[in-house]
Amino acid sequence: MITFDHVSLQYDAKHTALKDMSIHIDKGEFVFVVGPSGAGKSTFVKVLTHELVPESGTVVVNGINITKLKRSKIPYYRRTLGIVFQDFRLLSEKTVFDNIAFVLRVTGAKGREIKERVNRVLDLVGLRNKAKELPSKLSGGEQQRVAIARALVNQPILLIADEPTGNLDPVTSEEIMKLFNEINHMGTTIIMVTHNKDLVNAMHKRVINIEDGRIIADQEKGGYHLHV
Ligand SMILES: Nc1ncnc2c1ncn2[C@@H]1O[C@H](COP(=O)(O)OP(=O)(O)OP(=O)(O)O)[C@@H](O)[C@H]1O
Repeated sequence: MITFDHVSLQYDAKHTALKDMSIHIDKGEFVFVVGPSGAGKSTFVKVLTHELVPESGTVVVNGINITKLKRSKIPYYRRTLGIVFQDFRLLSEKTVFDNIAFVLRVTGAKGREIKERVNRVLDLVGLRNKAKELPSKLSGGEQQRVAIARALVNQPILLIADEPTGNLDPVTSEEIMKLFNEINHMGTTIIMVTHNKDLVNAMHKRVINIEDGRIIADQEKGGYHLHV
């Protein structure tokens, strides 16, 4: 599903963010990526989303070598991913429904199909009753659920979440994590960057530990252990 083969990425002479990184992640896995600040976690995500292209090595996602992706193919590649951020990134002037429908309209989907698909993901995240609200009327946890629904509406093969519980209280974070777990059980591969030690320890999933641009630990059913 995802293979990094000897991937290195340097921002400038002083900052090498990924150093000869090799890793394989199978379809259907749920993987936490942990590590101290500045370790290279966001850079790892940006390589996956093709915001950054490494100098050396190859990255293959779902059979596509994204280090060799033609510019014209990038939007199609991105549509196979769902991405969730710490700060939700919802459009404040659009309703919950339209925030999700927006990504379908861009791809030319028609009214009836849009309605069906948006309602399906709203049911999944438990927010059908909030479809007509603006994001500002929702709690942080609800806004993150909308962002997750938006990430799922194109039926991505891979869901990437960069610190998705960073702005949420512990109880809400736990609920959001349960939702990710359900999504994973339905077959979507999930890669989640997080500093949330308690959640990582509670979930017993694979944990990839990055430090100084390298993978220093990779454990099945692992816990959150940073080397200090
Ligand atoms: N645009 C940039 N230009 C130069 N160096 C950068 C840039 N972005 C990140 N870096 C450097 O690359 C390294 C990895 O950064 P990255 O953002 O991937 O870390 P991170 O593990 O996501 O950190 P955090 O947990 O704080 O978000 C750091 O040394 C950082 O200073």
